[in-house]
Amino acid sequence: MLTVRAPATSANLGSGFDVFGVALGTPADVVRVERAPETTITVTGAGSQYIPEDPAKNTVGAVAEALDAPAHIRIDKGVRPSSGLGSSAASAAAAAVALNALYDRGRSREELVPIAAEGEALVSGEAHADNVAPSLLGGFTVVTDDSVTQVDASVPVVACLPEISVSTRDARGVVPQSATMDEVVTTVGNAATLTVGMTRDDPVLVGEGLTDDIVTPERTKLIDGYDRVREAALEAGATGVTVSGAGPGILAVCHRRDRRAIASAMVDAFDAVGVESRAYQTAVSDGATLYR
Ligand SMILES: Nc1ncnc2c1ncn2[C@@H]1O[C@H](COP(=O)(O)OP(=O)(O)OP(=O)(O)O)[C@@H](O)[C@H]1O
Ligand SMILES: N[C@@H](CCO)C(=O)O
Repeated sequence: MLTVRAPATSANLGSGFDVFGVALGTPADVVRVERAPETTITVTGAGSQYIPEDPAKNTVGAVAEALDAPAHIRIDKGVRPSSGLGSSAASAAAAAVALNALYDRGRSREELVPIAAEGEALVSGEAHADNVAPSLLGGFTVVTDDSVTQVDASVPVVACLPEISVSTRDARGVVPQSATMDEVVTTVGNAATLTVGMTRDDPVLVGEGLTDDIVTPERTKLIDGYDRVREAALEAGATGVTVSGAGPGILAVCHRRDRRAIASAMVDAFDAVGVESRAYQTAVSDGATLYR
């Protein structure tokens, strides 16, 4: 039996819609695999009651199919589904690493990115790789149609997860189909600032670079209390705040010293609008880990 821990991720980071992603230190999914004639799946842990065990409907089933690697697959969910923290991607990334090792397929982590993305195609209709790439590779990743670029980073963050769910499918439905040239120029500037910030592990540049006036304003409407939580995080010292992935998770970038105060301010702000939440005080971290 092989075990893999694959981390939650935060995609988009505001200015990098469908392109940027980071691996988070916590939470994470743990996947265990054993060779078998046919794939079977069991799911336990956070939100497991909402996750299908049918291999044709679970992201790990698509990965087993793509690697031609049937197995008994046990998923222990640390990342709740429909969270904006890359729940479906964490399982897919963990399964890709585990099954690649179990069947000696010899694929590199980079080569596993499109394979794990097959799982994302199953649940959201598109094989976008901006969550699976950081979960596999760690750090900060930039995904385009034909490349994945990774840099190590360890910027401190708080990821606050409210007890509401927003499906990626629904959140993709509100994405505008066009943008003005001014909006594009501003977004390119912010994305470049964020990228430089990641290479320098500079939370101020990363925080500034999160700003996006195209997609994020539409997505925040799906998250009760978003403006209040954002203001509370900024007042507590966050250098920038945005929607995590497709939401409803909210990501605050910060200095390490401010993490605890920001986490508690975000949870209190959600509480003030009647929404329960929990905050992960973490940082941009490593990708999936294989335990033999
Ligand atoms: N192994 C899995 N783990 C989690 N969700 C899964 C898995 N397999 C299938 N699903 C389905 O995927 C959907 C959740 O995926 P979705 O992309 O909406 O959320 P997410 O991965 O938390 O968010 P995001 O991609 O925005 O970070 C749910 O419908 C869930 O049942
Ligand atoms: N880039 C994707 C991430 C969610 O899986 C989105 O925002 O729709």
